[in-house]
Amino acid sequence: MPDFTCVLDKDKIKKQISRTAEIISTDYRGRELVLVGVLKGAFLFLADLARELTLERVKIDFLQASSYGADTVSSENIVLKKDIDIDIRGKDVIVVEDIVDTGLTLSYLIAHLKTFGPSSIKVCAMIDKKERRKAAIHVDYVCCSVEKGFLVGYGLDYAEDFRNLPQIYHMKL
Ligand SMILES: O=P(O)(O)OC[C@H]1O[C@H](OP(=O)(O)OP(=O)(O)O)[C@H](O)[C@@H]1O
Ligand code: HPA
Ligand SMILES: [Mg+2]
Repeated sequence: MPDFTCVLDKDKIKKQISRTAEIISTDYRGRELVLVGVLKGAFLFLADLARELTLERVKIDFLQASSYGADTVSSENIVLKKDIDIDIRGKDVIVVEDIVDTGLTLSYLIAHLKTFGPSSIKVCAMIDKKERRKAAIHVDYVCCSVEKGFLVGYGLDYAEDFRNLPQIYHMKL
């Protein structure tokens, strides 16, 4: 078992998600919102965030993008493995990510989603980690900022393991 140190416990995760959901609910009050989750990492975060929103009309879709594989550094080659199903033309979209690290995944995905003609695209991330940022990405809604390190748990994997952990850990490499 690798060496893990907890950086975000269950209470902190819950509290930060509630706070973020409240802000999003205020910002999108009276509007129809499409949440686009980025698989696989965002599956738990999107599920928890969506349930805290107090908006009447929320649509949910997913796409899947991969660039890390079994490594702890980005291959910088973003592969789109699944595209969205919902027509987002003229819609307000929030892309939901587990983590923004280099920013390369989001930079690719935002350019891709813009080709469908949404009326707005914003970004919501469970974790904003700027240490390795390579693409200038503005994260509109950040639940938690973590300075550095490779993280696992709450959707985040190392070689597909540890996504199911209910808390977020720093993994010693
Ligand atoms: O900002 P970046 O450096 O691009 O990193 C962020 C992306 O990397 C991870 O995906 P990954 O490629 O590991 O796929 P996964 O979600 O299936 O684990 C993570 O879930 C984000 O989508
Ligand atoms: O710190 C991380 N952990 C897991 N997956 C990731 N993808 C980008 N950064 C990370
Ligand atoms: Mg991964």
